[in-house]
Amino acid sequence: MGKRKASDDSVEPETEAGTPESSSSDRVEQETTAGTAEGSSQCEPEAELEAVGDSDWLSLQFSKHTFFVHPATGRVCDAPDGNNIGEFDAEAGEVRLFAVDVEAEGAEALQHSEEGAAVLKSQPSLTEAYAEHGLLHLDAGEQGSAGSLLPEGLLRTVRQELEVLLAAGALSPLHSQAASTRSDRIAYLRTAEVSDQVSELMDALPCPPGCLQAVRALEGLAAALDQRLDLGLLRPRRCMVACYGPGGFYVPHRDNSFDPKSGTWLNNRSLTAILYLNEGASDASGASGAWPEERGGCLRCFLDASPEDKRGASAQKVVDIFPKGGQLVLFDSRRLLHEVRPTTQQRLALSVWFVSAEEESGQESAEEESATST
Ligand SMILES: O=C(O)CCC(=O)C(=O)O
Ligand SMILES: [Fe+2]
Repeated sequence: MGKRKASDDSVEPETEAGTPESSSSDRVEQETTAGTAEGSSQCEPEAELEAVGDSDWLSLQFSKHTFFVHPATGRVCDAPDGNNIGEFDAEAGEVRLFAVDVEAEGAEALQHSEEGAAVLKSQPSLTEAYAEHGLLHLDAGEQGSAGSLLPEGLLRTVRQELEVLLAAGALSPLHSQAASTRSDRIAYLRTAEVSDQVSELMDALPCPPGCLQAVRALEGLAAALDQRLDLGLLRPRRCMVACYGPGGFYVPHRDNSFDPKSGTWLNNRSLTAILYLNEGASDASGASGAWPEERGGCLRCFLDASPEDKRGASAQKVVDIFPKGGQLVLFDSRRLLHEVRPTTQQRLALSVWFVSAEEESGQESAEEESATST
């Protein structure tokens, strides 16, 4: 009851047709090239299988990774007789790797920061808003808000780093959702050391220094929130940068949700933090008007929508947050239904998902279960 499922699929999106898109597969193949960090395709059949000595194990070379397959039992391990990391479907001739919740795996304690604590201290209403509605929004450049959390010039640096990644073709549309669900291009950036083999599969890119500094600032704010509300947050090993081109959108979804069928959460995400990086961010403290509303592209938040509502019709209030550079949004990954409205211009953001690894209590799980049954 309430056991979390290890899954790299992160959201509970709904397709345009209103059918929840499957994100609940226990087994996914995680592609290993930069372009497909969150892919869920199968191992290419032409990957080379080779006998390992005179044992019953075959080694499988796939991209830069080596797996060990035991055809008689269907086991796929990180070494002959090692840890199970997948299964071999002899009939289909496919190797399927077990999904890993890469944000939760190896997550560490959050680091506190004076800046994060000062921001929440100076604006207690932010903590109250999060506790009440699961949404905290720090406007860009205002006294005691995002401006005091992010050192001057940092937004410009982060945006430049992202533009370099974009120009290098490092962002890819090959996340695990369909094009009818979301149309951004993304890359994952490693924000902590990754040592074990399964994590290696997530293939996040090295995090440029400005992005890392911004992530640390978000961590400091998350830590301050955690201290006040006891959210049990951990710091994940990666962040995501995303670029929505003109026409880009992401349909209403939650970043985590309870799957009544399996009795598990889809992932370990607990708190979503997004920093917008759009042009104008570093203009004289990110003055208003840097993202005119006619551009579209807002983050639409459906406050207090009922857990089974996947469209937002039951929302008590709808809040649109325009992605002016330097805006910071933190929300409850399990609770807040949100969408990215179609944008007319390129829209850049950096996101971090803070995980919490604790098991749910039976009570909470039961409530979620009944609430999300469809
Ligand atoms: O960029 C945004 O405003 C939100 C994106 C989002 O919802 C997501 O990546 O899950
Ligand atoms: Fe989201």
